[in-house]
Amino acid sequence: MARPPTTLGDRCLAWRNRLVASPRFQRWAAGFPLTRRIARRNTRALFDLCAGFVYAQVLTACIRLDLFGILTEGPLSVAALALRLDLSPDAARRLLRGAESLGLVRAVSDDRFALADLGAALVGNPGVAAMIEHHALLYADLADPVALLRGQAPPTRLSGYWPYAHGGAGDAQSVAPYSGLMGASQAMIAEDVLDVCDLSRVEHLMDVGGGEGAFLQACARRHATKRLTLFDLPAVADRAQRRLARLGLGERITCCGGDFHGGLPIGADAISLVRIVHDHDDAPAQALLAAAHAALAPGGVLILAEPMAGTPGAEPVGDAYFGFYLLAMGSGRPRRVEELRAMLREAGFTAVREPKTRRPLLTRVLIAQKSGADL
Ligand SMILES: CC(C)=CCC/C(C)=C/CC/C(C)=C/C=C/C(C)=C/C=C/C=C(C)/C=C/C=C(C)/C=C/C=C(C)/C=C/CC(C)(C)O
Ligand SMILES: C[S@@+](CC[C@H](N)C(=O)[O-])C[C@H]1O[C@@H](n2cnc3c(N)ncnc32)[C@H](O)[C@@H]1O
Repeated sequence: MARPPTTLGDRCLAWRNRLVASPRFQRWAAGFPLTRRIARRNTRALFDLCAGFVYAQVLTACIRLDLFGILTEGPLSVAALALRLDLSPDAARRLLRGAESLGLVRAVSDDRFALADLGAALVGNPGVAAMIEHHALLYADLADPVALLRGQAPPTRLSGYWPYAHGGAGDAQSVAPYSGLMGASQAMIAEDVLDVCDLSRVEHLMDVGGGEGAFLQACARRHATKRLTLFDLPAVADRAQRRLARLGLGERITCCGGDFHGGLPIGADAISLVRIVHDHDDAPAQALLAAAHAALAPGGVLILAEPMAGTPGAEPVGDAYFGFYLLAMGSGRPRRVEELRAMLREAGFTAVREPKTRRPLLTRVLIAQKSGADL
């Protein structure tokens, strides 16, 4: 049984919560001029929490039917859209009205629809569309969230999707889906990270867990950094090598296969870990940071970039979305900046700073320095 509240603060909080829970108070507050706005906002907020899955599925239908791609040609009538989407006119109108209510499309007349800001933003972000499709696996895994929290759920789909989450190196076939997804969604992140990292004096950058090389490709476009090395599991490094060679970057970027739990090649004066640390539980994550510290040249820098917990204005992205995503995957957790700073210090880094990224919801950046000659 719960213990009775002890402090005055606890008692006030318990009284307040009883009041807010009371249906009579809720009805009164929804009518009283001074509380009406708060009551309506809370009703809407709670409804949105209940309906999140439904909204997400309206979005999934739009993506699967390429509604936003079709509307880039300009506004279209419901009849024309119904034909293009292979839906009945009634179903097309239902989808369009749903999408309109979510800010994805807008009605330019009773019968014609155009892209709205959110739909237009999605057209320019194919990585988000890939994530929306990918969510089918996540939502299936979250069907019984309590079993998942208790560790009583059957093996999850995400644990099969990410073989390394359970110590597997993966083969060419099993790493392909996640490497493709990461490559597609890296575009949203790389430029925001590079905007806040001055690599002008870096001689050799090694991107650890570099996937198919999208981050280093963006580096190569911006900087004349002399050496670029991608380090990833052998099957992923092979994919990267072939892909980068096709893009004519085979000479610029060296791909190196290995397991970072066994240490890292030494000598780079900058190491990047982009969307890597949050994948790992505390002990292996700490060991990885120590391995990066050991591998860096004196005075070298570590760039740690990923979405972080407790980001102001984006709190649910870290703690709810990535918290439960990584739970379903079976490894790692989103961390707060202060936790990561402490881990970096523990790994031996001295100065740690956080330059502000453009869209901290998508990624934040910590830059940590290994002591030695300044870069
Ligand atoms: C003057 C005019 C024309 C207009 C004025 C109005 C105005 C200023 C409009 C602004 C329009 C605009 C610029 C909109 C931009 C919108 C953007 C950029 C939206 C971006 C959205 C990004 C989203 C939704 C990202 C979603 C990312 C997800 C779901 C990522 C999931 C990542 C996973 C699962 C990673 C897994 C890796 C692992 C395993 C955790 O390591
Ligand atoms: C979430 S992905 C991020 C990929 C890329 N940095 C990005 O942001 O698009 C994690 C990457 O770490 C790699 N990885 C996981 N465990 C690894 C290990 N033990 N050694 C080397 N790479 C590993 C994976 O193969 C994958 O490419």
